Amino acid sequence: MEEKMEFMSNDVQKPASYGTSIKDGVDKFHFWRVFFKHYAYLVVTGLIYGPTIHLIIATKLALELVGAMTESLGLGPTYLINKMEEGAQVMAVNSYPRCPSPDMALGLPPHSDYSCLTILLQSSPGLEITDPGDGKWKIVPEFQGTLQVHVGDHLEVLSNGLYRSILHRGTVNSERTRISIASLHSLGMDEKMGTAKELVDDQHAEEYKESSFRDFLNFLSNNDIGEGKSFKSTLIRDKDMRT
Ligand SMILES: O=C(O)CCC(=O)C(=O)O
Ligand SMILES: [Fe+2]
Repeated sequence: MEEKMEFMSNDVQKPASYGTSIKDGVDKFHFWRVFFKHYAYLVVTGLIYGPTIHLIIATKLALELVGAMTESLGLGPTYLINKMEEGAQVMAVNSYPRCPSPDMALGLPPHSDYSCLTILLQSSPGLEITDPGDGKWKIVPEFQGTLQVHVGDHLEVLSNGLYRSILHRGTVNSERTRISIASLHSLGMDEKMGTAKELVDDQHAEEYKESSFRDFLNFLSNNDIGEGKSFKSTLIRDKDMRT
């Protein structure tokens, strides 16, 4: 506990933090979760500021996937690579203890990730996503030891909505503690992500405003996502502001 207390903070901008919920004692709703969060800034082939080898592996995987995605958008496989190599990675280790009333609680409120891409490993099922078809919550099956991937808000912005980040939440259960490790990959702290100009023309208006990772952290400091506030909704341009 002593060691945990060193990292205990409600400051979402701290490079490493331990806590429960999002901002304990500040936010209205509390969630059935303890977490450890760590920001790392990596240069894949060079110096590493931050911890161990699995972060490099996750980053390499994220870069490969992002390369394939920008290629499928017609932007080429290296479109984001330099910026992502100099970008930020957040590792969030979530633990959801056994909960006596799982129907009354959530481990994490509905949200979409701000990142370009998130790579997730879960110890047992509990992650739910909204089905774009009927809008209902669906459990994501857990295939032992397989990684899962979320498209983040920033890839939705880049692609002008061709890729969509998806609303997801963490549920809890009464049988066993569930652990998930999320590795969120994005551009650097102050690097703005906007829609690729190549994807905007007379038929396709620019639908999103640009934003940075820091903009997201400021949003998190000032808003309570447990009350349904969403970062992505702040990025959508009014119809008459679209160019
Ligand atoms: O625990 C999970 O499966 C979800 C984790 C998550 O969504 C996050 O850390 O952003
Ligand atoms: Fe998430």
